[in-house]
Amino acid sequence: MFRSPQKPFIAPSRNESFADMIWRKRAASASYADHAVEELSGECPEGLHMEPIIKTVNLTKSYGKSRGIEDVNLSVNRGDIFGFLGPNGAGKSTTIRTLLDFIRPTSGSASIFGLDCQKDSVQIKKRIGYIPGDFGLYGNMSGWKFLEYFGKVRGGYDAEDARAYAARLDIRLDRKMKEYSRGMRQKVAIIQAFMNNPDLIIMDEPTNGLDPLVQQTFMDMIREKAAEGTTIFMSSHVLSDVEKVCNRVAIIKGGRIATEEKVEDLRKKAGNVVRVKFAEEVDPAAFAMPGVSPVRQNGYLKMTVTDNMESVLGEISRHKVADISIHQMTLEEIFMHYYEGGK
Ligand SMILES: Nc1ncnc2c1ncn2[C@@H]1O[C@H](COP(=O)(O)OP(=O)(O)OP(=O)(O)O)[C@@H](O)[C@H]1O
Repeated sequence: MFRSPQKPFIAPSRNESFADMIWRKRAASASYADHAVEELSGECPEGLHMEPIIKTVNLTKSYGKSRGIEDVNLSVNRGDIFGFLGPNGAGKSTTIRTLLDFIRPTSGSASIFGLDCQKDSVQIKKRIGYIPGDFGLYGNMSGWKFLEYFGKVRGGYDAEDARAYAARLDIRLDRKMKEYSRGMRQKVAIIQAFMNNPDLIIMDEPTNGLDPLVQQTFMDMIREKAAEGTTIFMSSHVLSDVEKVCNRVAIIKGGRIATEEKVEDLRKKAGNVVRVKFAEEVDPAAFAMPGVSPVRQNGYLKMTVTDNMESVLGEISRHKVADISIHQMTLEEIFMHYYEGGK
């Protein structure tokens, strides 16, 4: 397993948040104790994971007539693997580009590491790794030259780390960027973002173009980085990616945040999906009650039920049933519920 020479790799346990694990391991590790004391300045451990790494307050970007983002409030904590989800055109890239000061907000504010994203953007960028949607430029540079170039711009990188990541992602770095396929360019972009031990990695749709095997390796790399103390912020509309690695998510829809929660809390609040096939004609309106959204689907009535389960079962029992199943909503079903406008 790949390990950064500077920081120990510590696997997270299943029931522990990454932030809590980082604190536990840092506190237990002599090599991190001084660092932790410096950071905490005498505050309690809870202070460590309450201090946001990324914070936006009513962040708004309007592109003239077209909507960008409106009143986006986000808070990403140290050690989070934060998934930023939303359908096409929801405002994910606009938020990320504003955080990185590639575009200026119309109103509101954004900070990273407590520094202002506009005024202190140079200082901030030295401490972060960034994977954009696609690297289209730098065609004649070899992969290696490209990494050297970005390493120098950021003021230092670990060449050994870069080589180790390249081996792990199975990519040769002696070819020109313009000769790489989409997926190969994405691998170089990943190495570029991970190689200088950043405090924060921001990624815009990072699994685009990666085959399933490489995606698996990449997910391992994300978990390892987070276990070393790096905060991860990734946009995606691949729900399974988020389900695999993220401990917190925000869902953006129509330029506004629909929800921001711990993944485990989202699951707890999720409710159930009831699929029932009646042996007689039943009007879905019979199930129109708070917390229940019935839709017809292939001869079945499918209901997401977040409240009034007893009444739903009571109503079902009044009819002749041919088939029925009830399961807890999967994360994918929860996301679709939000994407489609449910709360
Ligand atoms: N340069 C621009 N000029 C005008 N409108 C823009 C511009 N960039 C984005 N928008 C608009 O802002 C909104 C948010 O777009 P954005 O690219 O942030 O969405 P996204 O969530 O990243 O989408 P996708 O998943 O498709 O990449 C959309 O309505 C889009 O049309």
